[in-house]
Amino acid sequence: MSTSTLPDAVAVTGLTKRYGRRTVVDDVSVRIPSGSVTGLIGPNGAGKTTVMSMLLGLVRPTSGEGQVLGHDLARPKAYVGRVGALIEGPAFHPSMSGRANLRNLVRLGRHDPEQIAPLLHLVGLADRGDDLYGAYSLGMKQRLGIAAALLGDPDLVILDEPTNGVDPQGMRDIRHLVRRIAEGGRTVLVSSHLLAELEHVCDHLVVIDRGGLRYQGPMDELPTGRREVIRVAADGAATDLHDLLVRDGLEATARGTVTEVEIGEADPVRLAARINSTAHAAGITLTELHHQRQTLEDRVLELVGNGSAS
Ligand SMILES: Nc1ncnc2c1ncn2[C@@H]1O[C@H](COP(=O)(O)OP(=O)(O)OP(=O)(O)O)[C@@H](O)[C@H]1O
Repeated sequence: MSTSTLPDAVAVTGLTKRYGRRTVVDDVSVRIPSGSVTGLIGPNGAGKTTVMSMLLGLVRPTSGEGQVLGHDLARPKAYVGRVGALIEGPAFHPSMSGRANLRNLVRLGRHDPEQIAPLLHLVGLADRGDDLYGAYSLGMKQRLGIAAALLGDPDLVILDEPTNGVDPQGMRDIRHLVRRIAEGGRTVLVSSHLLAELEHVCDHLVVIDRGGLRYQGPMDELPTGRREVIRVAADGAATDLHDLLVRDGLEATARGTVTEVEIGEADPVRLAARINSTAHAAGITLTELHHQRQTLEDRVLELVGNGSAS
């Protein structure tokens, strides 16, 4: 979890990438606290892979500066050995087993072969390590990719859309895995186009859209833009209910058969009780009365303007 005493794992300013006249990452400044699980959220084409690739030294920034694991972003060779990554899907040999694929990477990276068994165990492939990679489900392939990213025991792990295309059970497995990877103080940067996929995994959030930064900060400080309301309905008496609540001095808006009452600064529980007793006194029986909170996903959709950039 976040430890404020350590320097940030990533601190970059003005990160920009242009391809020709097209700016795909535009003046993005981000900090990723050491030990955090940071979600990089944005719709398709927002620039997530490009940001990650620049941090990994795979794509050269057009401009921008900063540090990754205390080293200059402009000199990735100094730090990439301490960064593990799964980016744009894992690339393994389909006719070799998962274990044999990892062995290859161990040889190439001169890592300790003793890591293979514990890593297969960590990613839930202990029993399937000797099956051919080509026979793995998408979730298993992603998990093997995560095991590969962990070879060499990196301090920073960058995972680009690890849950993309994976079924709900597979997503749950990957979410648990991400949490476990972060145990013991590692920093994890994980991207997704859906916050809901990462909401319960991340403690820090970076939201980008069309190449620009929309939010960064602790998950629980994501700004609330939209109002919260109490939704009320009364079968066959929608207009009467709405008019009654307006007469009672409430800020009520009719939405089809439902009336939404602004909560504002009021206590939602007391307001709900007041609505209930007002309706009851007027002989109207409520068929729905609930406090509608904005989900984190709603908040992010507001930040990114509800749109895909691709
Ligand atoms: N090598 C390249 N040359 C030109 N344009 C590129 C290149 N790489 C990426 N882009 C463009 O940059 C934009 C951002 O792409 P990027 O892959 O970083 O987005 P993303 O948020 O990861 O999207 P997705 O969720 O679809 O993977 C896209 O419009 C993409 O077409």
